[in-house]
Amino acid sequence: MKANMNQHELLALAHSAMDNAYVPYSNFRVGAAIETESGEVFSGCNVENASYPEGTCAEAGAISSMVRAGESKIRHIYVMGMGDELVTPCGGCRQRIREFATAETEIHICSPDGVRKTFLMNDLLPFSFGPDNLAV
Ligand SMILES: O=c1ccn([C@H]2C[C@H](O)[C@@H](CO)O2)c(=O)[nH]1
Ligand SMILES: [Zn+2]
Repeated sequence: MKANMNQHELLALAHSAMDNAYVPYSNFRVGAAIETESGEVFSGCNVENASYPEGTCAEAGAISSMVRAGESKIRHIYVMGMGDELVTPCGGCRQRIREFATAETEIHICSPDGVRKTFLMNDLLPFSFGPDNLAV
């Protein structure tokens, strides 16, 4: 995927991912865009399923695309929802992001108008369990 986008372009990417979300059951569209430490960019959308628990979140799709490209350090992740409420990542996605986060990773919660609030990983998942805990 293209590298070195500015914030405006990253927001547009999250928006276009959100537009392609497959959400026949919730009708709740989410898009995510990741910029890695090396400047590569990836995106994902939520993909629901007739067997409801098999649906996947936008963040999971973007992370899968990032890992497929051989990248593993998230610098910024933009998560965009459509409504008035802030769409902060679900508990499962906080842990998914944590796997590829550093102390500097910024999680930007967005509406189609832009960034509404920015968190650090430790704000969303304090006292987290991560790869270092398995390094014995
Ligand atoms: O951060 C979030 C929160 C929810 N969803 C999706 C899951 C489901 O398809 C829909 C409603 O929960 O939104 C995401 O993709 N990311
Ligand atoms: Zn999630």
